[in-house]
Amino acid sequence: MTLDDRLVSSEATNTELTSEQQLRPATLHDYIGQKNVKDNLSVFMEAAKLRGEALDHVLLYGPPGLGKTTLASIIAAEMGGELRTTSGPAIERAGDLAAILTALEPGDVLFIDEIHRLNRVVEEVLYPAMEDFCLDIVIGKGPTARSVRLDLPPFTLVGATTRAGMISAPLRDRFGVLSRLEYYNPEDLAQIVQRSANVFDTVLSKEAGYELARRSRGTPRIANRLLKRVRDFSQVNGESIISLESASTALEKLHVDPLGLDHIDDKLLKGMMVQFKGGPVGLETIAATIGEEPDTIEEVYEPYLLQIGFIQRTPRGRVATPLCYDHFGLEFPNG
Ligand SMILES: Nc1ncnc2c1ncn2[C@@H]1O[C@H](COP(=O)(O)OP(=O)(O)OP(=O)(O)O)[C@@H](O)[C@H]1O
Ligand SMILES: [Mg+2]
Repeated sequence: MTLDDRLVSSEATNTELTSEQQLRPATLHDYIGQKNVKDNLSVFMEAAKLRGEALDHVLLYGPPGLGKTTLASIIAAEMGGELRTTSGPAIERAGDLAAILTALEPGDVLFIDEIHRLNRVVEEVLYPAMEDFCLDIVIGKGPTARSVRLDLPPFTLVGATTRAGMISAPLRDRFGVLSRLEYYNPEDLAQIVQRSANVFDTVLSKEAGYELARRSRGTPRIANRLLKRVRDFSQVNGESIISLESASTALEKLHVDPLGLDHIDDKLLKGMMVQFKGGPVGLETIAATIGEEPDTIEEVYEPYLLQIGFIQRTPRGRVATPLCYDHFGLEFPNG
């Protein structure tokens, strides 16, 4: 099994990139959870509207699948502008960015996904665009070259990243609003799956919704994915309502444990506990034992394991905690 077909991966699969569209809430009101981020954003948006200005630039950061792209489209809708979407790696040259910027209309939202992957040259074009809504372009070459300043319409840049630490300080400083998305609690996730079940015309019992929520690693994308698979089981069994019992049975068959851990987490954590006596183990070593890139471990697997307190980062590497030993029924070596 690769990362692509891993059921509890927080990254979107190719098919999901299209199907997620259908499940995306369109208004801030329908965007469940993330109360802090929502409360702040709604004040800033209201104030910008009262002043008749574009909303300040917004940087959204947090692990995959928590709703960054969704929030960007909600911001555009609430502000009454068009959403223009691109991504850091897609903008290769300064000219590519200039073309995108000059096509913007007043009040548009430019969404740059994976903004930490913008290259330096492109980033420098972005600075004056963000700060003063203008673009400096050089016309001609050599001694006759001259710089021309073009005015841009007032727009809002929404940047998204899973790696806030990789954004350069000058870029980060040009965002007026920095919003960190957090893992969702089970109550919020239960609401999200109920809403998705509704979209799918499926009835999900309250308890079944909670069961899905608990096993979704705090991540709406995973909750929606588990819902789809559980719905398949229940449909084949001819049920009109997805009950707790059928949800639990389906989740067991799918090898998603009560905390949302799967066989890859198992392998990773047991490797740390058994092979490496609980650590500290270096990231590279962990990566080698499960055959994944260190970056993927850091970005996709590890954040949730850190969040639930199963591993900790130390200067000498990762260590498995007593909580982790407990979960697997193993004895903590130094306890
Ligand atoms: N607050 C929310 N309420 C309801 N549904 C949500 C919420 N946040 C996310 N979702 C659902 O989860 C799915 C994934 O969200 P989204 O694509 O916005 O995540 P992302 O943070 O952009 O992920 P990535 O880092 O992989 O780009 C969406 O299809 C959406 O339906
Ligand atoms: Mg996204």
